[in-house]
Amino acid sequence: MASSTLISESEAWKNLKAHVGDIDKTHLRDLMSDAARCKSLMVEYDGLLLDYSRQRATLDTIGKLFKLAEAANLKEKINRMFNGEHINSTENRAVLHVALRASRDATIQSNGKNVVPDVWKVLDKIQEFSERVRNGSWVGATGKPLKDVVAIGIGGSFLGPLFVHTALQTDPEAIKSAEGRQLRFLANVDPIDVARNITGLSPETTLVVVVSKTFTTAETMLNARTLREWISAALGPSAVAKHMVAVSTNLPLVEKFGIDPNNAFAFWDWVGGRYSVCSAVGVLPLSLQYGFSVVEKFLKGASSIDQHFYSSPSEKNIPVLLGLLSVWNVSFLGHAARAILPYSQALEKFAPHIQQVSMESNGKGVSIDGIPLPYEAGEIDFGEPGTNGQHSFYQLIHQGRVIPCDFIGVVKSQQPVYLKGEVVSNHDELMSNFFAQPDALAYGKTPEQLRKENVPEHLISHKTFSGNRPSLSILLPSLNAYNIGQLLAIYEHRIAVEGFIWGINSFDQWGVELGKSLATQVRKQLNASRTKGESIEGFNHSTTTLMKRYLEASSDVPSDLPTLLPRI
Ligand SMILES: O=P(O)(O)OC[C@H]1O[C@H](O)[C@H](O)[C@@H](O)[C@@H]1O
Repeated sequence: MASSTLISESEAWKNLKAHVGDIDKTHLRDLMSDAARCKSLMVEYDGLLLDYSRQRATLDTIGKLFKLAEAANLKEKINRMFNGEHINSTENRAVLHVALRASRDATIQSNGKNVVPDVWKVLDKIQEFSERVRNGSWVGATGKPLKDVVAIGIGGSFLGPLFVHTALQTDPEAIKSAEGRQLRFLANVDPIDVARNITGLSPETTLVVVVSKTFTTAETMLNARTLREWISAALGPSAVAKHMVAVSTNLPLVEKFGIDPNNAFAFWDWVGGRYSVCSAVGVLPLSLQYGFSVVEKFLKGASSIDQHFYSSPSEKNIPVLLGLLSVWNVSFLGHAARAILPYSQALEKFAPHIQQVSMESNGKGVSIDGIPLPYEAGEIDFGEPGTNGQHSFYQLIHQGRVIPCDFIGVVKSQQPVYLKGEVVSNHDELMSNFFAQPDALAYGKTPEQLRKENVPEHLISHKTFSGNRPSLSILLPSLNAYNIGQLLAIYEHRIAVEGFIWGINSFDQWGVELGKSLATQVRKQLNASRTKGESIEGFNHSTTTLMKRYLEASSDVPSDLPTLLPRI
């Protein structure tokens, strides 16, 4: 297929469109009774099990999806990614986050150069630095060891590291290595987030890591200046060298900010922000908290999935299967949303991270060649850990709109509890729900079943569950650093597969620019109005009214920032 042709013009796409009518005649209740089908719709790899038998799909559907993958040149696109070609064409960049977790002896080329040695140079530097901080040989300005870390960053410089940190926090090995240490994340420019994050910390024992790919993000830079002020006010300006380090691709700006370039940890333009958790963006703060050896296991887990993604045939390829099923659900069955439902509290920040990876990657309206898409692409991702979500939004998923669900379960709990006299362990109780919910969605409950249970006639329609609601289940053997890396990479690649099929550029994010530039105009106006009393010009009636109200009612806000922050 020529690159400027839309995938919707392919025979494979049209065949799938026509096939929707066949699937509409089926019900998951019947599909699930076909044991051979169910057996075929399961894949295992490296301790993981994917069960996609509860998708509204037959073996014929899957075959047609593989044909779609061929029509979209999926394999070729995956190869181009791994080969370092500039597949992010609107920014003329390679997309090589897989190189961030490649083994030391691997070769991955970008612009004719093997990037793996550069990756390991930074990883070695992180290992060395984090060990010095952790063992107390790197001390703060007053000679005290730095036991607490505040990582400042937003978007891709925040969500991935927060997800991994939250997932590791209750892992026994990680707990041991984090003893006596704290890791916090300051993301929002809302000064409340500053206040929350420095409460209980002393500048004397705190290391601030400024994480920004561009080192120009307004929120991150203001937060960085705020914490620089917090450190300087307490310990003098020279303390900044000992208490602030940076992660960025823009080392000149790091230096300009006043951070010693020796204390800067680099990454590269071929790492997209939302794909950067395996670069110094995640590895530095996480190594400071848990030690490099724990974080290395996380990288190895991700690398295992990279190899699987690169070399497994489609029928056995977990990210490929997941990506194709997402395309099926979104573009053919018309399900715009996807719920990410980990039955693990440790994964509470997984859905927010995937929300950015998925929605910023695939929330596009034109093809990679700039042609408006005549079909739906992108997914609305949301989610909460089970069972909490069950007591919140599952009502809509069971009886309201159809939302394909990802159920993610863990065999061995990080924190097992089994009380004497209880029927099951606490983890079994949690997992009972993980096993039950997909069937409740698939099978539903018919009026006939309800009548047999003597449900009064006026309640029959209210208590009926239509069923036929798709889900898939991913079972992880445990939730250690390695498994967390696996899970991350599965979703990263799944999202890339979706974009490759839809024929979009999943690696740019022009849609975030307009709001940023409008905020610049507002910032200028706020400054002019506050400092020179200038009237509001150039905004519409709505914005002018709102800004006027805001300026008038907040004219007495004190400007002496440090006194507003909580006293330590
Ligand atoms: O890492 P930074 O350059 O500070 O960027 C932080 C974030 O801001 C941008 O607006 C992008 O939408 C994100 O993809 C990015 O992760």
